[in-house]
Amino acid sequence: MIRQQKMTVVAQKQIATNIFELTLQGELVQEMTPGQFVHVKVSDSYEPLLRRPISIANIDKDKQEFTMIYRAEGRGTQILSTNREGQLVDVLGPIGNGFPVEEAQPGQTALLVGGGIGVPPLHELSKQLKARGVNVIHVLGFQSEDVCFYEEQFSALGDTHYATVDGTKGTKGFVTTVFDDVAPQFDVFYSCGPLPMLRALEQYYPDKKGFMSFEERMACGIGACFACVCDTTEGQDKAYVKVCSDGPVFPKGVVAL
Ligand SMILES: Cc1cc2nc3c(=O)[nH]c(=O)nc-3n(C[C@H](O)[C@H](O)[C@H](O)COP(=O)(O)OP(=O)(O)OC[C@H]3O[C@@H](n4cnc5c(N)ncnc54)[C@H](O)[C@@H]3O)c2cc1C
Ligand code: FES
Repeated sequence: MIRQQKMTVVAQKQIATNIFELTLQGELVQEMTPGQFVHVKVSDSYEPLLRRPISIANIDKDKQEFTMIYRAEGRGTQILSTNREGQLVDVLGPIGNGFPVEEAQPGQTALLVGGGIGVPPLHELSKQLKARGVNVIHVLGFQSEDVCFYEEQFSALGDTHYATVDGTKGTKGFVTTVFDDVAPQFDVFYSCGPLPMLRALEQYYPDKKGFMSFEERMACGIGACFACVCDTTEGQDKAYVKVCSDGPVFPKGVVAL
């Protein structure tokens, strides 16, 4: 159930250039699953009015804490980055349908593919897959080394390969360059990132079972405003889906890319 709660800042730190890790505490955490997101009101005033959707990167139900990792880019996320320990943040969530962890069976291998600010939700997903006995391979794409994060955390969970556009970390190029070089063997893929990356992934592995999380621009975040609508492919039950309430995760082939 989606709820609104003022959650307490446990920690906020910068972990890469313009990239922040924010840990919040509150009861909402009990209902979170990997791939879901929260809709954050970044200020008490009416400016900026719209909440910002941010993925859930780490869940700790024992401590009632979750972590998000975000790029402080525009006005809203820059305000969010000024929050300090003990302050309260207005959070709506958890929202959407997350990654179906049960689609990878124990003993199978899952390929997790992320690009830029699409990488954070893959961390909690990877943790839960590993806990289930699934082997995990990560292929992570960034612009450059200075915006990479969670290298140690991903390496501790499984093989991790990097692609950077400028070649400062891992393979020079895109995640597909890593597919060419490494040719990972896997049973199911999970991914989150920019549309060109999702499109390339779908074309690269047409016969594989896969799930994709979309980061469409949003307004209400709860299925009421149509800001996040995407067309579906031919033959689907609906002509369009709302990424916030029907997604953000969809099986490969549902959303027209
Ligand atoms: C389901 C989902 C999960 C996301 N998870 C993360 C995450 O874990 N980490 C992270 O850094 N970013 C994530 N994003 C993208 C993040 O929401 C935007 O970067 C952020 O809203 C931009 O706000 P701003 O204040 O920096 O920019 P502004 O330019 O001030 O934003 C203006 C408006 O545009 C919207 N907007 C701008 N860029 C985007 C975008 N790329 N996607 C959606 N809305 C946008 C904002 O919500 C806001 O309404 C996610 C987006 C979605 C939809
Ligand atoms: S953001 Fe309003 S319907 Fe999805």
